[in-house]
Order: sequence, then structure tokens, then C-alpha cells
Amino acid sequence: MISIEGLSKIFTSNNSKTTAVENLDLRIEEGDIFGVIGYSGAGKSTFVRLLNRLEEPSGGRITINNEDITAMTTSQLRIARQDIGMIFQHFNLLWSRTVEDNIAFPLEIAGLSKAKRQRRVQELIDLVGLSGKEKAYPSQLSGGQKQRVGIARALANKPKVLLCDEATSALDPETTNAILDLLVDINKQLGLTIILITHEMHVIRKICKHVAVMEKGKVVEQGEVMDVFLHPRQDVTKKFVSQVMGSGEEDEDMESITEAYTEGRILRLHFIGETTNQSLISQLSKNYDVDINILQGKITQTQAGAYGNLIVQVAGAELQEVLKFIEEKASVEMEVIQHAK
Ligand SMILES: Nc1ncnc2c1ncn2[C@@H]1O[C@H](COP(=O)(O)OP(=O)(O)OP(=O)(O)O)[C@@H](O)[C@H]1O
Repeated sequence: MISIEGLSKIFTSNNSKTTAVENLDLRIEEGDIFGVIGYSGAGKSTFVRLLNRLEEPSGGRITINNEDITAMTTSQLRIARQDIGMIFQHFNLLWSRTVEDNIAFPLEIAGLSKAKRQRRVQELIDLVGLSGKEKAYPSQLSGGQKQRVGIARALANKPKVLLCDEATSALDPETTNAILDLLVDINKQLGLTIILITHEMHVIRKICKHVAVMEKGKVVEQGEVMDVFLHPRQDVTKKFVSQVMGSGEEDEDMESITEAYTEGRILRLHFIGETTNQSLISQLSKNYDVDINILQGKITQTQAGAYGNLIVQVAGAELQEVLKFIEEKASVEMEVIQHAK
């Protein structure tokens, strides 16, 4: 477990002070994939760099598995850092070393024998899917492959925690998804705790279990990803959620929908969690004498299941039975938008 209490960082330069992180408290459970999201300047990078003391805190305490990182001497910290891997937006690879030599680098520093290094490097290359690229140089790799090298290198000493500083921000959407899938695999296979900072809600939605939203150096909202998606409280959180789900402005179309579809009833179905897997729509149209017309909607997948809204038109002889079934039996929330004339 990672516990952060009253963490602060104040940068002082030329008589000016910037509070990058202010009195921040967080608890991150072992094995979690914990996302920290915020706009540029919110203090995310500083926060993540404080965790392994790449930045020295101005105040507060960080403990990782009951070890007080903030109280460590430089030599204690050097050993503790072997348990904290880190990957970066621009990969930070050694350009004059091959893939295998980049991955071997932290093992050399840790003093492993050549034979042990070679064995471990091969395991890591297999783990991150880089077989065949052992002898390539970073300049010969795609962005996604470079980040795979970064991940393998970060995992070389079998850390318990992996810090990801905007690790997918330099990648295209498809490569981002592949790297995020790899992080989920690693989290499952190795039980590693992942702390990931990003300005993209898509990243949080896809792989995180918990999220903290940062603004002006503070955590302004936090919780399970699904809860934060469903009930964003702060304006900044609402903006991030709208990156994935739209702003809700699409509801302005409701008027044209209700004018165009006058038969039966128009329903807004709100799916939360695994309920989307119930195949509600096909169940209804198979079991009842109704026609169901999907008019609008957005369903998205999170680590805790799928959620979102569907706007449907239901018409036919057994309309009332369908409304009763959804209300009483299905675990979706239903709102009848319009009683058609
Ligand atoms: N070394 C530094 N010296 C002075 N000020 C700094 C330093 N590093 C960061 N800051 C300031 O601290 C604040 C937080 O910066 P930080 O880089 O942590 O934000 P961020 O949320 O990661 O944003 P970005 O994604 O743009 O990097 C900013 O106002 C920044 O200018």
C-alpha cells in the first residue's frame, strides 16, 4: 500500500514561488491501477516524481509498503528505487545501446552476472512482445516499440510499483491502446501497482480502477473510476468525463427525436456496470411483441464494466409489458422521455 500524507512541493526561483503540489493526501492499494488526471500545470508530473524522490518534497510523507521514502538517506533510496520502476512520455532510452542493452542497463547497475542478465533480458523481451528486436537500436523502432523497451527496462529489477508519466501521450490512438493493454496484462500477471498520470480521460477509462483529479496542485476529486464517471462533482471532472462521453449537449437533439418518432414511447436507458452485458434489447425484442428502434446512444467500457445511455423507441402491442419488465426486472435505470400522442 502507498500512503501519501500532506505532500507538498514548492519551487523557488528568482524570488518567485510556485506551489506545484499542495498538501496532498492519497492512499493507493497494492495491485491497483491508479490514475491521476489533470490539465497541463496541475502538478501531475511533479507529484509522480515526488513518489520516487526525483523531486525532493517540501513537506509531507510518502510510505510504500510501510517504508518511509521521505525519511531515506541517498543510499537507502537507491535500493528502494529498485522497487519503483518508471516510464516516461519520451521513453528516455539510451540511444547508443541496443534494445537488449537498454533493458540490461538497470541489471548491470544492480550487479547481476552476465548470464543472469541475459536470462532476465530475454524474459522481459518476451513479456513486452519485442522478440526479434533484441539487436535493434532505439532509432530503428516505432514509438510503441520504444515504450515497450521503456516498460521492459522499468520492470527489469522486478519492482512492486510502476510509475507512468504520460506514457502514452506521444503515441497514436492505436499504439496507445496496445500499450495500455500491455500495462493491464503486466498488472494482472505480476500483481504490480501502477500509478499513471495523464491528461486523457480515455486512458483512465480504459485501464484504471481508481482515479484522482488534480487541479492547481490539489486532488479535487477521487474515487472508483465508474463512480467518478457517473457522478462527476467538480467542473474539471465533468470536462474530463465529457472527453469520453460527450458533453450531454447531444440531448439538444431530443426535440427533433420526439418530433420525428411519435409512435410508442421514447426511453432513455442508463446502463451501469456489467448490466450492458445482459443483452437487454435483444431479450426484449425476442420475448415481447414490440419493435425497438435505437435512436442514439453511447456505451463505454471501463475496468468495472460498461456504462452509458441508449435512447430507444419502443412501439407495439406489448409496450406496457416491456415498460414493466424494465422497471421491475432489468437493472438499468429507465426514463420515459416522451409520451407520444
Ligand atoms: N523545476 C521547476 N521549477 C519551477 N517550477 C516548476 C518546475 N517544475 C514544475 N514547475 C511548475 O509547477 C507547476 C506544476 O507543473 P507540472 O509539470 O507538475 O504539471 P503537470 O500537471 O504535469 O503539467 P504538464 O502535463 O504540462 O507537465 C507548474 O506551474 C510548473 O510551471
